[in-house]
Amino acid sequence: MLELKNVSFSVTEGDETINILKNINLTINDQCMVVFTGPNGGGKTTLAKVIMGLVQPTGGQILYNSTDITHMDITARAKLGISYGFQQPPRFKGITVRKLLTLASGQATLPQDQCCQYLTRVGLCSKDYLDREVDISLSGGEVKRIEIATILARGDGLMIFDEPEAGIDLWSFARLTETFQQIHTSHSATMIIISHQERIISLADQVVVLRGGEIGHSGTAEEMLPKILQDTLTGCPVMNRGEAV
Ligand SMILES: Nc1ncnc2c1ncn2[C@@H]1O[C@H](COP(=O)(O)OP(=O)(O)OP(=O)(O)O)[C@@H](O)[C@H]1O
Repeated sequence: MLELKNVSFSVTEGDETINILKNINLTINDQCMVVFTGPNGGGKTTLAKVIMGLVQPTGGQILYNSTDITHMDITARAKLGISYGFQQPPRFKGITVRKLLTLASGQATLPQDQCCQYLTRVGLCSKDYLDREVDISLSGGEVKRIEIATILARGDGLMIFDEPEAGIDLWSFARLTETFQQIHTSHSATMIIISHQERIISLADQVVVLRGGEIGHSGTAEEMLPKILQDTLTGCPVMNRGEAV
């Protein structure tokens, strides 16, 4: 279980303090799929980075399976089984896709058929990619899918995906949502997915709308999706204004 208690994150610019996350309280149960959504700049990526340890909160406490991880760095959190896929993944010149998947799996060698399975689950044809370097020759969508495959290879208890749909074509997106659904129904991991996609939101156990650094609304997909869709259609976003929905 992941518990966020009054988590805040502020930065100081000159004389001004900017409150990016404001007293976030959230509990995520094991094997649940939670989607963070909401308007641009609402604080979703910052919250994901705070959970992963890429950003240190300026207030509050984070517990993972009852362990206080608030001041642990990213390596310590990774050892506890938390992984994060960047919105814009880094590239690794000189490292092949096969090597990257092997490193992610934590094994000395990863059988070819297993590498292939991870790549297939993100819609990539493995024979075209296994021996390619994860460098600038790969497209943005390819790097994104390879990074998601490395998270699958890690097989962590808590997987955080930051806009997995970004830059991914419709066909691969369909394959990817199927993969999220499989992870969810097999109860093999807890997932936090930052997404604006109706298809992904509809799979969630819990949808959390972040706006202005706060949790504006939270509920099941059945409760939240009609409200989010209504909100986007009216052109007068209730979510942005933070009124009760
Ligand atoms: N280190 C920082 N210094 C100043 N402002 C920051 C910093 N980190 C984040 N912000 C600001 O905090 C706000 C929240 O950013 P964040 O990336 O978490 O939003 P988001 O909800 O993920 O947005 P998007 O949907 O566009 O990806 C933004 O206005 C961003 O510019």
